[in-house]
Amino acid sequence: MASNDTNLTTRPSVAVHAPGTTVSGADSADSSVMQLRDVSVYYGSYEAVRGTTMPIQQNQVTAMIGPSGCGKSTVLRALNRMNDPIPGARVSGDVLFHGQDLYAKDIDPIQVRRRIGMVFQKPNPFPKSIYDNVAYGLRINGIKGRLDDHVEEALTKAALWDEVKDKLRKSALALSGGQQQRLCIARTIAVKPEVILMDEPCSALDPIATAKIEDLIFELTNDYTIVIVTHNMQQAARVSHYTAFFTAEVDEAQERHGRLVEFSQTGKLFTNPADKRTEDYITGRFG
Ligand SMILES: Nc1ncnc2c1ncn2[C@@H]1O[C@H](COP(=O)(O)OP(=O)(O)OP(=O)(O)O)[C@@H](O)[C@H]1O
Repeated sequence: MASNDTNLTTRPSVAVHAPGTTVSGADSADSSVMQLRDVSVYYGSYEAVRGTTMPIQQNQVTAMIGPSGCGKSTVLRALNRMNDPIPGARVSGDVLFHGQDLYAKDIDPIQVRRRIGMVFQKPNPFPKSIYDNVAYGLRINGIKGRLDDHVEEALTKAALWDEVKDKLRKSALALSGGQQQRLCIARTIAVKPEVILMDEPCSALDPIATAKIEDLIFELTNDYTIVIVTHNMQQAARVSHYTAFFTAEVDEAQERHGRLVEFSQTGKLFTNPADKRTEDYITGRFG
């Protein structure tokens, strides 16, 4: 794998001010860490998502909502090149991170995924100790300094330290589902990403564990930018600052394509949506 010399390996210390987005309802005072510009994602010849343009604002939570199959996960995975290993998967348009095209030839996808981490639907800890789960990414990324301190810091930020500090050498698989998900968040945080992508992180959890993760998501925005896919509109309303509503349009050939309908501040999208399709969806008339 070719390494790269881009600023993907250094964490900028200041907010990047990008030009305003063309998406209706977005803020004019834009402070985005990422920008999608006319992004389409294909699986072979099938265009799963068409022409998505939206910003991802720094230190904010952006939720992606919409009916099943509208392309939320596809867009989420395009943000850190997680679709790359899928045969035939292809992205057109620009996915910009601090203004840099993540799909440019000289960009190392491994570095992209380090700076833009991912937490999955089902907690997926390694069959290793709690400590080794968190230390894993640090070791393979050659992160220097005291490993113990980094592990403690990541577990603290993931609101898990107090529950596990006396059993760090025990198997991660012995933790509850909610604890496992917070461990996966700690594992992601440990390598110091800037953006954390979450694909329905609470869908396998009970309401109490879900509430803990939602509180944590809010806390994490002190240090990170978060993009979350959720089926749960209440969850999007509770945890996010911005919401993107996607739907699936059917074309003349009866093929479905995901489309971004509306991107806006969450409060506005849920109380005063600009598009009738958004209104129908959030009021339960569709989807
Ligand atoms: N690996 C793949 N190969 C081919 N088509 C795919 C692949 N992954 C997703 N798709 C298709 O792309 C479209 C968008 O799927 P995606 O999973 O992104 O939607 P979603 O909105 O996240 O759905 P859900 O809410 O059900 O998870 C769907 O038509 C799906 O069948």
